[in-house]
Amino acid sequence: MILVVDDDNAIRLSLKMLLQRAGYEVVSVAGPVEAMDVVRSTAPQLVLLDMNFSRATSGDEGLTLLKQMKIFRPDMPVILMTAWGSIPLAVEGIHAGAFDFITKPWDNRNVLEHVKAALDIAGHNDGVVTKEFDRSGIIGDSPSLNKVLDTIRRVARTDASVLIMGENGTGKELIAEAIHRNSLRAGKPFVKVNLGGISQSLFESEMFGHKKGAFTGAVADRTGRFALADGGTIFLDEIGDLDLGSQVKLLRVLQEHTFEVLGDSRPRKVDIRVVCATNADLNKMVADRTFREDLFYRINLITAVLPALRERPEDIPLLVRHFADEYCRSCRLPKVEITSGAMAYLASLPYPGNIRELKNIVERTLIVGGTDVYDRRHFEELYLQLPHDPAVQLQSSEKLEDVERRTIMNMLVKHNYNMSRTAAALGISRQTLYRRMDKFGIDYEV
Ligand SMILES: Nc1ncnc2c1ncn2[C@@H]1O[C@H](COP(=O)(O)OP(=O)(O)OP(=O)(O)O)[C@@H](O)[C@H]1O
Repeated sequence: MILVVDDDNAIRLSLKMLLQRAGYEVVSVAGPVEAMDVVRSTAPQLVLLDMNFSRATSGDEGLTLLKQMKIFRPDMPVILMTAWGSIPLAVEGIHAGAFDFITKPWDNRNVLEHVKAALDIAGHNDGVVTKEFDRSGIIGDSPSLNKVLDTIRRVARTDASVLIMGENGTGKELIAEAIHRNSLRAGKPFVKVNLGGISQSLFESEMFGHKKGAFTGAVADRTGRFALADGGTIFLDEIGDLDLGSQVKLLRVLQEHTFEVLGDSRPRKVDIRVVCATNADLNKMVADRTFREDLFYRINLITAVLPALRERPEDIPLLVRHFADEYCRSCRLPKVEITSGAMAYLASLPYPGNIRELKNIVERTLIVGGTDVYDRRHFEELYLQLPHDPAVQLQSSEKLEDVERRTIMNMLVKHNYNMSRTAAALGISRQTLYRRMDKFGIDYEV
């Protein structure tokens, strides 16, 4: 089947007729979204792709679409259709993996020759080598999660930039790590930068580094994040929080693969793969002009959208089991049982904080519970005591440790600092209790 992508209705129709008369099966679509749907679901033998969609005359959109197609179907030939005067764009397309290009208006015989040549050559390439994909630590088997994993499995070994979208706590960082782990850069650094935590004034020194004396307060040389990530992957979390000034600076590095350390004007080369994450609606931000369109295209060759936990309740029991087992392992406790009633209850909660919130609930309940079998009542008692403001839920690590420390203290006081009885009441071994007390700096005796 041949796929024709053009936003001009008349062109779609005449190409379709031409190709059908020549005996080919043809599907035609008007835009990038529909085109990718067809490419992902049915693997066309060939694509005829218009490069000049009316919305973005620069050709960026057509080029992006071409690159996306090549990632999903590296062996599928794509013939570009360009208007006269946009030959440089076609050349860029060839560099990005297009088979060939034809210029509009075309000569019918010429089009058919191109099509035949592309199909003949592609016929000699059979399939793609599928590599094993390491998804370790990513729990869940819902169709929506599997779709994300399928996407990143395909893109991991390329250098394509990936934008991971999703609410807080849905596992964006985990996915970014999996992309790196499964890439050819796996042995090189994975550097995470939380752009939400970097002020506009510190952006350059943080990302590019500085020389001693470059500005007041620069008391020593500092290596920037780009240099640290050289050869590997840089993960830019909360990319939607980046102000417009810093966006320009980031774009320059991504386009030119060079940057300058503050206080040293020599440009330095850098080889990085970029993975970004956001919980903001970047499409809307582009429309509102608070996020640069050119940067958006740079970071977003491939988008992976992580579903909220409430949209994949079938993953909840698997996650609960995983977090409970992980907790028991870390405390060297035997595995605990979680009843089906408890699972049903946990599957019914709203989870504004997504997987991070679920993990929190499971761990807290096990810390406080100190039993072998957990049913609905255990989780319900604890859940009802929790503050249900998602902002509070997200501060997981400190809060969890606070609860743990307080629980241990309470039990020690209650059992008069008798270690055996306190450990038994907490459902942990004496050694674990000692370790926890050391960790929290709690004295053995008072
Ligand atoms: N599919 C999963 N399987 C197991 N654990 C998961 C899964 N998804 C997320 N987690 C766990 O949930 C917590 C939150 O995940 P992560 O930090 O990746 O989310 P995030 O979307 O990057 O959050 P934020 O937007 O707040 O930065 C982590 O402890 C992570 O290990």
